[in-house]
Amino acid sequence: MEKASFLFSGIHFDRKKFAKDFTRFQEKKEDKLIEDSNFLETEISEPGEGKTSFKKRKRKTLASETIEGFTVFKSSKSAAAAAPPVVLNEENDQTENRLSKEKKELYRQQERDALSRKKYNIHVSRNNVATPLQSFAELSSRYGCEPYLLHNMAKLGFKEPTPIQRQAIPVLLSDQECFACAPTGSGKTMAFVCPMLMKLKDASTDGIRAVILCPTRELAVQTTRESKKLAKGKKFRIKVMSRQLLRNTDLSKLPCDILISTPLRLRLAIRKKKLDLRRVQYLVLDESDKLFEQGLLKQIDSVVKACSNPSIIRSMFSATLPDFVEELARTIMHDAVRVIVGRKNTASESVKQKLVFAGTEEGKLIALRQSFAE
Ligand SMILES: Nc1ncnc2c1ncn2[C@@H]1O[C@H](COP(=O)(O)OP(=O)(O)OP(=O)(O)O)[C@@H](O)[C@H]1O
Repeated sequence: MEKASFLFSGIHFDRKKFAKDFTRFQEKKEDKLIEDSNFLETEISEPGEGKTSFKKRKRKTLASETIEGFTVFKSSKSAAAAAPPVVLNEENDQTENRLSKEKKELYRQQERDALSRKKYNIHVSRNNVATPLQSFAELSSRYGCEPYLLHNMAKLGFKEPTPIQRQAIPVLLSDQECFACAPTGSGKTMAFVCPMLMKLKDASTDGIRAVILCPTRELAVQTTRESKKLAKGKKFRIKVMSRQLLRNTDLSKLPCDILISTPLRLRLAIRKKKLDLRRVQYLVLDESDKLFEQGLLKQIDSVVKACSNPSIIRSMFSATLPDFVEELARTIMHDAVRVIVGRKNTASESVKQKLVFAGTEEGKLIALRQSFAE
């Protein structure tokens, strides 16, 4: 099961593309081999779902996926349906002429937001989520972003925000917790580092104010590097929890604004080296699907507990959002906005998919071997 979730993590089989083959396959239902074989279902199932049948998957999707973006305003009628209940009642009770200017503007804004989300394939889990960014310039006009950050982005060649950045950045800047899911390589790092730098404003000697947890040391080093590039021109102290740092006897006065670490090292630092995380204002769990899969729950739990600031903003970012991760996320963040770009369990649009009729278990192995050889 574990292995399967690693292998298939994030891959969703494109049933539309292979619809013709699927029909042919179903026509031969009486064929015992096909009836008995579950290989097809196993191949297309998402992580953690095991051998769910097509029918079951379809029902589940209908029942559970009430993401705003999926039913985004297709007509003005559905636009009204998507508005929050309070606004709806008001609309029923009053004629449009009596609606105040602000309310009309709110409707328009919600409609613009929904269209923008539709355009970028962004899905959010509820109403009244911060307006997606149209450009990086809005970071300055809407949120007072300092020029150094925009300058650094421009230097890095970032011309416009990626879909996850369009939505996750405003959510975090509005002090809402979020768990975000977007394909690999879609700019998630910048989606959480940018609002973090904006909120921290300047370097301070108040102790650690932000923590980023990564599943591996390599990723922690890479995230540190990316963060430093974005913070250039400011005196932020951005540190990775290295073995050398861990050797220090007392970390209670570590001069650091943003600390990036794996859960294991951070837990060690908290327990043995008196690392103080009580002032942490931002906690990010990067690649949270992998963090939770690796059985690091105990370590994550102790880090979450050590970050005891009541006004902390937590967020999770990953390429896939299996149900078990979402359930765990909900135990940490009760009121978080869910932001999904594309489909929630699609790791990358660029993953090539192929449907092979194998028939028997043995045939499956042969087909697999052939695939690898190719
Ligand atoms: N707005 C942008 N425009 C152009 N390039 C960007 C933008 N934001 C980030 N990038 C670049 O895209 C690349 C991938 O970004 P990043 O590593 O953050 O993706 P990711 O979603 O975190 O991927 P992974 O799931 O592998 O961690 C990086 O080289 C980054 O510098």
